[in-house]
Amino acid sequence: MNQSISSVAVIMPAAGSGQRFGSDQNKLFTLLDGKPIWEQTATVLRSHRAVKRIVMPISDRDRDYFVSVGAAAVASLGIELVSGGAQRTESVGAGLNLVIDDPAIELVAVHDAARPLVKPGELDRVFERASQTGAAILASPVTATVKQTLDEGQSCRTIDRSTLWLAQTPQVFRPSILRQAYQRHRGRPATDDAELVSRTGAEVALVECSAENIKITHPGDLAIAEALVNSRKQNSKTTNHDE
Ligand SMILES: Nc1ccn([C@@H]2O[C@H](COP(=O)(O)OP(=O)(O)OP(=O)(O)O)[C@@H](O)[C@H]2O)c(=O)n1
Ligand SMILES: C[C@](O)(CO)[C@H](O)COP(=O)(O)O
Repeated sequence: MNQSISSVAVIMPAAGSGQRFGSDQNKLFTLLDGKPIWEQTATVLRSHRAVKRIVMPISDRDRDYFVSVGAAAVASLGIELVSGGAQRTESVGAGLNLVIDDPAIELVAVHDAARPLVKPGELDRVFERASQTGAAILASPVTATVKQTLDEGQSCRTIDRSTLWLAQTPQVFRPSILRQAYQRHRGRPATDDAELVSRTGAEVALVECSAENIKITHPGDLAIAEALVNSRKQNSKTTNHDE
């Protein structure tokens, strides 16, 4: 990796409601390989030598958990807590306010707390690309045949998948670029930060990553994540699978 990148602040939004997961508490408290999902994610981030700060937006509903059950891990991982909002962009914006004036920070990365399977080598590559271009995100190519219907399934057509990518995180930006995107944001919904940056006219580079960097969204994703963790443990006995 580019050894010149030495100071990345990560905003790790964790203030979601997890409705699609269907649990009665934040899905991020669910155990994956013996640890809550949010803690698994923060552990991968903290292990990267360039990550200097981890700011975690949380909902007011979950604050009691993070200052009691989760407090030891929050402290040992050096996580800074901040109140998130009802929309993901509000949560990220709250985290951004905490790091934007830190002169030591070269890049701001936004990484879903719900993506515990990102690999160290993927962090290297997206940090490096963002340091070159100002804005870069992890993404994986669409490999399925994609149909579009405009009449509720009465008819359909195939979309050319060769131009389609699935946005993942981290999404990494020069601080000034992300600041401008959030200053200009007037509440029009956006499901990721790259979209806000694109709206300012800035270009966002795609860095291809493995489709294993899944977001825990639906209950079935947990079983997939457990299987991936187990398979990585088996493989790491013989090979370095950071890439
Ligand atoms: N208002 C919000 C919404 C989401 N997130 C975080 O952003 C990441 C991606 O969100 P996602 O998992 O897609 O959304 P949830 O709101 O958690 O789930 P759902 O859409 O199913 O309700 C998660 O780590 C989630 O906690 C957040 O910090 N604040
Ligand atoms: C940023 C993001 O991970 C892009 O995939 C985002 O959280 C996606 O949210 P979605 O509503 O599940 O697409």
